[in-house]
Amino acid sequence: MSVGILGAGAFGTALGIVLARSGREVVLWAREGAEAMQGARENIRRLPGYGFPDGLRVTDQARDATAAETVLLAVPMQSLRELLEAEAAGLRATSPVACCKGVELGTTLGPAGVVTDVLPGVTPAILTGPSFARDIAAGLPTALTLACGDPALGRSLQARLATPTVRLYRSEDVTGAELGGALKNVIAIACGAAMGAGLGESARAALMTRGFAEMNRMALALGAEVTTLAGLSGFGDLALTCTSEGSRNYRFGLALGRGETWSSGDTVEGAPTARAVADRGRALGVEMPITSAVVALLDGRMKLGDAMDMLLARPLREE
Ligand SMILES: NC(=O)C1=CN([C@@H]2O[C@H](COP(=O)(O)OP(=O)(O)OC[C@H]3O[C@@H](n4cnc5c(N)ncnc54)[C@H](O)[C@@H]3O)[C@@H](O)[C@H]2O)C=CC1
Ligand SMILES: O=C(CO)COP(=O)(O)O
Repeated sequence: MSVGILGAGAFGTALGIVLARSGREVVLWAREGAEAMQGARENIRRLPGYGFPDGLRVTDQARDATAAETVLLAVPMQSLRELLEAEAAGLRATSPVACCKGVELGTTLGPAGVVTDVLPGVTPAILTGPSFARDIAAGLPTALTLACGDPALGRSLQARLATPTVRLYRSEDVTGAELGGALKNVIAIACGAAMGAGLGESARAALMTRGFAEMNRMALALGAEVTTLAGLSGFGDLALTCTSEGSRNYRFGLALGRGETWSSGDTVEGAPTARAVADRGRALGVEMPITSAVVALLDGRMKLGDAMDMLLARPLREE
């Protein structure tokens, strides 16, 4: 069984490691540094400390990865379209599984929407849920959602990608699964900011809960099922990302709350997604006060204390 992974960041590399360890033949395509990574048998820049099993080969040829039986797309959300356009020829005959968590700026599409926009006729799937790359690579237990609109394909992908340590639950609600993964990153920034500013754990719990309500409002407006948001891809990932400094989105929020400059080159999916989602919420008439506050913080239009005052001063209402 072969798996091709496009994108050799932390997550693509971790998935490659765990899949190769469980007997899959894995081809990991790295846009840059493939030769060095293959030589070192480690992704020193993005996932240091986790050696590659024998079954994992790094390549600088994307077509080696798109020729595999199962293809994963593991680039940041705002790079997905560029990747799909560049590799369209090889990807047209596949049913790619997108592993990115976010909403595209400009179009406000999620990963599945971008796949079908660039490759009409292709059936996309989504792999999402609570999992830090280093936990996956370390072989720690994780449970994720594999969402695909085609039930037979979803079942097949679930079998092809589950491993003894990565348990996959199936869903046909692609919209719900991808929105859960995208929106929780925005709430994680808000929670990090609150903690960074010293507002306390009770404030964080309030932001997580009201953030979850906001995630549900948006997802339901876009046709998602409420049960999906309550699952791994929504509540599960929200719980992980809003409470752990292992999360880049949460750490980014911490820096914002402390008034520090974020100089890391780490991917922070929640920042562009907050802007995209705020636009979409406005267009749909969906109230998203926490997302709007995150955008105002990012733009420097509001200080954290003012954002919290704004949230606390909203009209009193039923929960
Ligand atoms: N790191 C983690 O723990 C997890 C990450 N994810 C998701 O996986 C996605 C990727 O994140 P990471 O791997 O962590 O990011 P990363 O920042 O570690 O790496 C991103 C990689 O994508 C590559 N890349 C960017 N644009 C590209 C393009 N057009 N063509 C080819 N390669 C390109 C970069 O060279 C880099 O190697 C994100 O959407 C993230 O939310 C999901 C679950 C866990
Ligand atoms: O999505 C993740 C955990 O499920 C990773 O979170 P960060 O992108 O915030 O590091």
